[in-house]
Amino acid sequence: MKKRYVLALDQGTTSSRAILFDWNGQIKGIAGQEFKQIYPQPGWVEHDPKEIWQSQMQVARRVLSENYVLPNDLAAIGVTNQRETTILWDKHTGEPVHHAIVWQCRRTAPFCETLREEGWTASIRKKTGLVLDAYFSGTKIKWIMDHVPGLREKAAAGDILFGTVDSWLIWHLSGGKVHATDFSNASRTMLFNIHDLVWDQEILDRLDIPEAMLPQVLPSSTVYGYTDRKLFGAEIPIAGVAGDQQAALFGQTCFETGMAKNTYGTGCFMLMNTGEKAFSSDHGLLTTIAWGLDHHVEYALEGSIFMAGAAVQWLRDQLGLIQHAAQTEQMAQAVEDTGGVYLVPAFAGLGAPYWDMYARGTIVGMTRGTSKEHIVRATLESIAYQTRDVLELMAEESGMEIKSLRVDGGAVQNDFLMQFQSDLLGVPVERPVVAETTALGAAYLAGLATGFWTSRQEIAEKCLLAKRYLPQADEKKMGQLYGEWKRAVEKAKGWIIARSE
Ligand SMILES: Nc1ncnc2c1ncn2[C@@H]1O[C@H](COP(=O)(O)OP(=O)(O)O)[C@@H](O)[C@H]1O
Ligand SMILES: O=P(O)(O)OC[C@H](O)CO
Repeated sequence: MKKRYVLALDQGTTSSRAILFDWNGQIKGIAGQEFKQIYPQPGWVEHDPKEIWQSQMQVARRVLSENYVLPNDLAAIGVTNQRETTILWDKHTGEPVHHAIVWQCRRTAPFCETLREEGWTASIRKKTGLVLDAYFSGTKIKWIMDHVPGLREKAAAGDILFGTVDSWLIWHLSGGKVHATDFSNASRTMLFNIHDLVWDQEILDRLDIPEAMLPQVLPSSTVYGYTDRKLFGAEIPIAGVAGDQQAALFGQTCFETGMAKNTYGTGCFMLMNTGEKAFSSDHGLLTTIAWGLDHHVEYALEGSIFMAGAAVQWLRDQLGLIQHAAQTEQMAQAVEDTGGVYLVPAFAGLGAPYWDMYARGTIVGMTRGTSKEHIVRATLESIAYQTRDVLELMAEESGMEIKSLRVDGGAVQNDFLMQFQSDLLGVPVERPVVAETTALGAAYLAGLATGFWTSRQEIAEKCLLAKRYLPQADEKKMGQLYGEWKRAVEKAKGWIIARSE
């Protein structure tokens, strides 16, 4: 029987989603479900791994039944996931030994400070491509091992398994048969040598993590195993796996070096394909594995911006200047410019390229004539300015010219923002028809492994643009505005120290 669809499981930070794609890469059906965020202490974030699994299964079943699709119609399942989030479970019972520690959780920041003092910063960067930070999985595993009595002994005996969310889902989907992850997810653990493609023994020793608990690392597009017949009544190949930002890069068909995508959600994640070369950055960009495919891995540079759409939420929830995010577009267009106002949304410090945890949100340049429209416009523009900060650094550090930027995420519906972004970068900004690029990337990886699609070229031809924003503004004027933004950032930097001195 000819298979008609690929099912993508998109396990995100706040919701589990399941999306069915047909051969044209078009959405046949979509189901989603939010789940509980657990905040045991300020700065700590946890999820219940069982709820992750159950919500993911529910939406998978729902999308099939609501669209009258039989499991036998599926060519493959692709899995994509919130990255870095850490789960440890008992190999024999499948029971998690602790809640998942989520990527946003800062509980291991003091231990990272200790590692820094011990001089690990440079070797971690060299081996793993990452900055030494609580963001990544390694120190989270150590934290659980340190805090659950008897766990280290059990782990050493091979009774405990670690996985990022992809591994957790694959393990359950396969009925406990497959303990694996893909190269893109492994590269976010801070335990994986991204050049030699092995778990790094020196880092494992320092963190006291037995290698026996780590998943096997496989290509992003290959058959990992088959779903347990009890789940869907059929054995469906689990054939594509990638972290969500890398999956979005794939879904955006950024297959050539120098192609970049930016996801405008709560924050912004910009990734640029650098091909077989792993560029290292001296200014806080991350070097990451984009995917393992066709018998080799390809790399990407990544810039993480902490506040983007979240600043728009702040206008709505804290200031009450708007009722809906979409209103910002009209308000921004109601004024000619920001009237010299700049807003730096450093509410939680600044990420790439500044990495200043002492920076704080700042509004500069206000006069008696400043209106709420100016503030709203300055907020939207700040998203574009931060993106230019990262893009310029990427171009500089890689020596590659970025000819266009593919975009996705909630805020790309804002035409004003996208046009301003194109004006500011001086390159076309491209929004695809299928906005679910993360799920699409996972589906493509799974479909390629099972012959549903035959090549990347075939896939690239399916990528249709809904809109292409071309630079229209005067380059010199945009340069001036950007210069002023840089001055505004200087005002925001180091604020907490400046205040306490
Ligand atoms: N029209 C809009 N203009 C500006 N920002 C928007 C608009 N629509 C949504 N957003 C912002 O996009 C974000 C939601 O995007 P989404 O991709 O769902 O984020 P996430 O996956 O991080 O939850 C919110 O922070 C919201 O403020
Ligand atoms: O689940 P998202 O879309 O918020 O993405 C989270 C990232 O993978 C964290 O690195």
